[in-house]
Amino acid sequence: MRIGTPLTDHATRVMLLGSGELGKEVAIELQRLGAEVIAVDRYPNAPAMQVAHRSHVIPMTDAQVLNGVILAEAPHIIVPEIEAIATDVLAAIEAAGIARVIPTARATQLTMNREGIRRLAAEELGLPTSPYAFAVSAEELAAGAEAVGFPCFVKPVMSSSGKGQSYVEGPEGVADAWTYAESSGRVAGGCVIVEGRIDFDYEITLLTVRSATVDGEIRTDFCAPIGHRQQKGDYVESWQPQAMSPAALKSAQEIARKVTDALGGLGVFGVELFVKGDEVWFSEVSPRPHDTGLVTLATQVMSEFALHARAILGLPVDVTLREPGASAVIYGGMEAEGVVFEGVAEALSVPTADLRLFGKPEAFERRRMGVALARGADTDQARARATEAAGKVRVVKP
Ligand SMILES: Nc1ncnc2c1ncn2[C@@H]1O[C@H](COP(=O)(O)OP(=O)(O)OP(=O)(O)O)[C@@H](O)[C@H]1O
Ligand SMILES: NCC(=O)N[C@@H]1O[C@H](COP(=O)([O-])[O-])[C@@H](O)[C@H]1O
Ligand SMILES: [Mg+2]
Repeated sequence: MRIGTPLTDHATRVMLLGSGELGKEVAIELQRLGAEVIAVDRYPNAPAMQVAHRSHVIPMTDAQVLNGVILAEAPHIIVPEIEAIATDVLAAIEAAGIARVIPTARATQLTMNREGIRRLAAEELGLPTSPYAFAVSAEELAAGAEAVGFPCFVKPVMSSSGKGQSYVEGPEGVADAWTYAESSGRVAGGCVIVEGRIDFDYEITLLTVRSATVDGEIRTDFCAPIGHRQQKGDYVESWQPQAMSPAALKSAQEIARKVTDALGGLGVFGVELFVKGDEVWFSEVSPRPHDTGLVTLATQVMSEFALHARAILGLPVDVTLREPGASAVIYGGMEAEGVVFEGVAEALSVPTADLRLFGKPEAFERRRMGVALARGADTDQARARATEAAGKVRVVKP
């Protein structure tokens, strides 16, 4: 693997499609390895744009505009950072040999729509999942909910971070769930998935890395499992390692290997799994670093972002866990532009605490604006510290 000098004709150009907090850390790791980084997102001054060589603000779901930016920049590697991208363009770019798409264009197509990845996992790979049905109208949803049983979850097939997601306890809640999914999904008039609830003991993200050895062979490595707690479909707290029975860990790794082998390519995958006793269910997978994996900034020899940068550049990786740690989310808590963070020194006075303030230009009530990280003798101590540190940061109007 050769890496050229950035901003010369021989630069190794990497284009991020999506420039949020996860992309910002990937961009920093790519910069450290001498890549030229081009950040793209739908709004100006997105987090990764603030650390990239240059940036473009475009509607990434507009095929023509996206294609134009890719052709103009001629990146060697394209790194999708969010799901909402015109993925057909990526497939054409990959097929024409213009750039490599991470992990593969097909993986981004399958995972941007819950129907694609669910049918692959459950119907083609035979992995255990919740019972599910798809619906394109309120009537179909009512029938689907009866079929999977109550309680159930209703989600737009194109959404993430819990947007448009409802927990429905009985038939009376179905109509509202349909309306909410329709109003909050990424694409209006779309399809929803209804999933029966899995009554799990805990849920994990199993970060799985596909990388190339110096001999050019593809290998798969698993990070230590990450436990997390979700509120309204969005993660509020994560920790690593999550204690698991040997049987559950083995099943989790087998499921992760099957699904990542099927998706292919190079890079980090966040495999989301539900666990009850020794039983494990597949939930979904991100073909990229995972928000719950922000904890690896505190715990691993190489964070998930460093792992992603290395893997996509064809370099070797090390998934060693260094020590237990935790992350706790800092939300905007208000609608305001150019917010100010107070209490930063107090937060950083918590033993082992660290912060990432993403620099998003605009805050919303439930927008993730930063994260607190902490380490500890065990995950209980690390969680208490991360939560305490996050709680000391106050988001205020400028
Ligand atoms: N079938 C289910 N059974 C039990 N819990 C579920 C189920 N589906 C979703 N959940 C809960 O809701 C959370 C969010 O669901 P899911 O991961 O599908 O949403 P998402 O919008 O893709 O979120 P993200 O993009 O952050 O991963 C899960 O982590 C889990 O806590
Ligand atoms: N669960 C997916 C996830 O965490 N994605 C991360 O959030 C950003 C969008 O944030 P925003 O909605 O605040 O712009 C994305 O760009 C990515 O970094
Ligand atoms: Mg999820």
